[in-house]
Amino acid sequence: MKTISVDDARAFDQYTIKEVGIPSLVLMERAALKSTENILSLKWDLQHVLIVAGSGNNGGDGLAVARLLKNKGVDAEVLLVGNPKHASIERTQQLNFAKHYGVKILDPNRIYWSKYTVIVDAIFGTGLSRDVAGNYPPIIKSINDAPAKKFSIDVPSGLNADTGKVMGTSVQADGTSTFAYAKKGMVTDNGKDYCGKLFVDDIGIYDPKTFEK
Ligand SMILES: NC(=O)C1=CN([C@@H]2O[C@H](COP(=O)(O)OP(=O)(O)OC[C@H]3O[C@@H](n4cnc5c(N)ncnc54)[C@H](O)[C@@H]3O)[C@@H](O)[C@H]2O)[C@@H](O)CC1
Ligand SMILES: [K+]
Repeated sequence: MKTISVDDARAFDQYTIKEVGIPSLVLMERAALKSTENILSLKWDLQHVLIVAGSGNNGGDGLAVARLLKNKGVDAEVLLVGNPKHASIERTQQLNFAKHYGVKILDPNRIYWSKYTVIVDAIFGTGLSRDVAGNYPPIIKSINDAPAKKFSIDVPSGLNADTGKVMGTSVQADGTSTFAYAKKGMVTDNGKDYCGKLFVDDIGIYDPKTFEK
């Protein structure tokens, strides 16, 4: 299986958006469609689904998954984490789309973690750049301690996708949807353990070298 570095993943994303001209939001929708398809394919109990969405584009993916699940009649609710002032454009757009379809945005002080049957981890993806700290470790602990099945978007939040090492703490996923290519860290023993069942999704992002004229 072809594996790439986080830097490659981010460079291929930007190449697709800036050079090729496919809008970021289009890639995000494709990422969400594939992730939703993968979650449904696992045949888990979707009675109560919680999406934990960070302030960046990984969070944007998660909000799009929440909307797609809601549109399929799944009771998907969202916990927003991270500094809303740092929210990316696409994540903000996805929040508005989700609200349009009545996706419930929860009060962070009233989360009943044990209620959920599936928790979708959309806190950090390839943007993780340092050890998880601050208010994130308790959230990740609540996710890991919850009885729900866990599904991570792109990278289990807290896993270093280059080395497969845990950056302080990480979500321990039962399934992960990663985009374009598997990241090097995901095929290490530790990485495999944290990703659970790995789906590698073609969302229209490719290594430009494969198209060198
Ligand atoms: N347009 C694109 O580039 C696409 C990006 N995609 C998604 O976007 C993700 C990358 O999004 P972003 O670059 O916004 O970053 P992330 O959404 O991975 O991270 C969010 C933000 O968290 C902050 N952060 C990093 N480490 C932290 C730490 N330890 N503690 C607290 N905050 C921390 C960073 O400022 C980062 O911007 C991918 O993993 C994928 O899920 C996909 O939607 C495909 C298209
Ligand atoms: K994630």
